[in-house]
Amino acid sequence: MRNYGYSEEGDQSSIGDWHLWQKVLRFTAAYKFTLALAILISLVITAGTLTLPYLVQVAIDTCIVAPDVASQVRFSGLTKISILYGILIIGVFFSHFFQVQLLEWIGQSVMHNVRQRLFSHLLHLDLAFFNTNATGRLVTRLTNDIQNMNEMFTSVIITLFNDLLRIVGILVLLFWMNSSLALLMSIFIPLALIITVLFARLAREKFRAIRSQLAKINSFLAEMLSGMAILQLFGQQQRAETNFFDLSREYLNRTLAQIKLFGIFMPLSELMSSTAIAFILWYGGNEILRDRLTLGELVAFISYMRLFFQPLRELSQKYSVVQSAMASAERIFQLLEIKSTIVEPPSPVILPKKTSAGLTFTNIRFSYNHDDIVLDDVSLTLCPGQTVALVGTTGSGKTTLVNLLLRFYEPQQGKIEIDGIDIRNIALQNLRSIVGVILQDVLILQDTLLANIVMETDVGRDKVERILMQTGMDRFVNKLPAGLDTQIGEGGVELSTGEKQLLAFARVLCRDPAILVLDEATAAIDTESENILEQAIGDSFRNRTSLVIAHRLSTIRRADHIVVMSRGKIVEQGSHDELLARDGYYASLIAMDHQQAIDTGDSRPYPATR
Ligand SMILES: Nc1ncnc2c1ncn2[C@@H]1O[C@H](COP(=O)(O)OP(=O)(O)OP(=O)(O)O)[C@@H](O)[C@H]1O
Repeated sequence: MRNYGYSEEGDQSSIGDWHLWQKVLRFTAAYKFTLALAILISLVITAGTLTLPYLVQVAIDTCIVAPDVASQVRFSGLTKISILYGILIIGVFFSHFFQVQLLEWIGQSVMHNVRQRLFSHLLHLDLAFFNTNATGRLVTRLTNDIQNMNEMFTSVIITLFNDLLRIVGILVLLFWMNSSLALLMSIFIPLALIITVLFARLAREKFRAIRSQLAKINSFLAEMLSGMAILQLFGQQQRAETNFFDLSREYLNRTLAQIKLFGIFMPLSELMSSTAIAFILWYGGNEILRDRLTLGELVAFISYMRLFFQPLRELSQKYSVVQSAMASAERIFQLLEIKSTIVEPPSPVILPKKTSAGLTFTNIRFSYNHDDIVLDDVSLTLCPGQTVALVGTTGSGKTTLVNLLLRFYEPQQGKIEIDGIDIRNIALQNLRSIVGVILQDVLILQDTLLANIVMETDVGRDKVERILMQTGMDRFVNKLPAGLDTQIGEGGVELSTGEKQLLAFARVLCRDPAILVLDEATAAIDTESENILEQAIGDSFRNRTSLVIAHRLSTIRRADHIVVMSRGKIVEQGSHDELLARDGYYASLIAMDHQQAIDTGDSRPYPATR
């Protein structure tokens, strides 16, 4: 099991964490007046609800069972009370409606803000963070956890306030009406509280178990869906199905356990409320017979009892929701508080677009996990306008060098300079616009080809067309049904690997970077794309400082200088001919590749001869 940095088990007792409450409330600060209005409406609702049984009492005692009063007066009294009752229930209904609208609006708006904050925070975190935090978990944070927090606003905070207000109000009323009957009823309060607290604790465990299982399912699904091609290629469907079955069954079991708990608690609570009413009926009936209580008072008492037990029952569920919401809030805030280690320099240097672009790596030492050394004392210089090819066995650290140049990661030792300026002092966005990178993985946006090339820049269509023409890439564009306006990405035209590389190339050339970095795809690309790419590469490298992780014969030959890496070290460097003559690593790399190509009948990526 991976360590995800912050764990699902973080939901211990966050409900009593005042600091966490403060953070949650900070998000609601902008809505404080609306919240205050919602609380005010709570008072109106409680007062209205508690007046209803009292009206029934008055109706019974002064109109229905009042033989001494003239019948005309009783009829008109009953009509007046009924009208008042009607007005009150309509008032309570509309207050409720208005309150729910307000709370939903606050809850949804707060969640919208949290969601935005969280996503924009994620957008600026280091890549190292994403290496150790599974995508599925992060998606859970942005969806389920935020929804959980929302529940707290909409269905809990104020209704909890409503409930508490109602419980206190009823207790006061009952003691005012008949203290001995109220005292009898009070026996049930500790009992109800014990059951409620016990249930709340058990329910919390169940909720937590369900949520952590859901997070596992999300994480598993994200991994499986993103790796579908590999999954099918290696025929792992059966295994994935079995694993998913186990995860899903565990989720089912945990959900059923929670339902069972509710199944026990609900009838138990109902039983207690009915028993309390039976007691009141017995005791109150006796009191009526002794003329110490009126029928209206007894009926009102029973109504109040019903109103009393209902929020008590719901309190335990709401406690669980708050608990779960606070656990979610805790995880969201933990995520929000993670600091990026790659930060903007305090006074950033902005390099001009046409910087001469000399590039040096000095004594670079780096490891991803502070354990296995990936780059060990690597020093390399690229003079302005020079093309350097990086070659080496797989995993020797070539891509890592590019990652460091782009400041996706920070070296543990050494420095990288562009024109003598440490890249840590260059504004991050400026650095990434000076260094144009074409990676093996190309991000395709669901938009037109033109929008995919232009992206955030203000490059016009004319310039794009000119670049495409100059580099010969217009041949690829002209093949597409609507040229530059062809919709690509999901639901649009599917591009081949080679075409994607061409797109990435066009994207970078539009930005006209001073330094060009190319991580050549090892995957075979179709011949036509390769031919176009050849020409594009040739044109773009001219007079531009370029670093290429090279696999293609043409690229290696074109390089001014070849650097050979093995196990995180530079083991050789020189021109193609010099290195072959040396008969060292490079020569054996070429020979190895040549042999492999003969064995597999593949085209040869590395040149076999001088
Ligand atoms: N994000 C990462 N987290 C941890 N280790 C990584 C990460 N990326 C790469 N590595 C490890 O660092 C080492 C160097 O990887 P790198 O991708 O730089 O090699 P490379 O020479 O570019 O290989 P290839 O030619 O196969 O792309 C490898 O052992 C790899 O497993």
